Amino acid sequence: EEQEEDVLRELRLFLRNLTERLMLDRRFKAFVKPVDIEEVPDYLMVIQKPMDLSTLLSNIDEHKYVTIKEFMSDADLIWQNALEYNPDSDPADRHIRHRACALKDTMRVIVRDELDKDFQRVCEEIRESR
Ligand SMILES: CC(=O)c1nc(NC(=O)[C@H]2CNCCN2)sc1-c1cc(O)cc(O)c1
Repeated sequence: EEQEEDVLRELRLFLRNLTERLMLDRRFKAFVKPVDIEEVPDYLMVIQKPMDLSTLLSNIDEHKYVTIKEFMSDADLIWQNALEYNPDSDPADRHIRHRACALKDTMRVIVRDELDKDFQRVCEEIRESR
């Protein structure tokens, strides 16, 4: 009902704000847009489910996420894919793995510090009721 839509609207505002803050962080420039398959032709042979911050933002606007858990399982793909595609001791690989780990930690700290636990539970209950 209307109160549920108010809750989901507020979740979308939080998720947009989080995603936009990550997109503005210079460390995460490589994660802003989908990996360019021209630039990295073997990418789709290694990575089954590409994800990036712009795609997250589109998903939010398409009301794909009803809980923070659903958002985080897509958001986690970004750094997980980077770790998987960049496993070598090559300095370039190490550099992007460092940024992937920073993305993981930054997202989690923002969610822990800024998303109310009771609010998260209300979103879970809406998901379970649908
Ligand atoms: C996002 C990601 O995982 C990514 N990984 C890369 N790895 C490499 O280039 C490593 C792979 N091992 C051998 C040495 N090179 S480049 C790259 C990337 C960075 C961008 O700024 C845009 C973009 O579309 C993709």
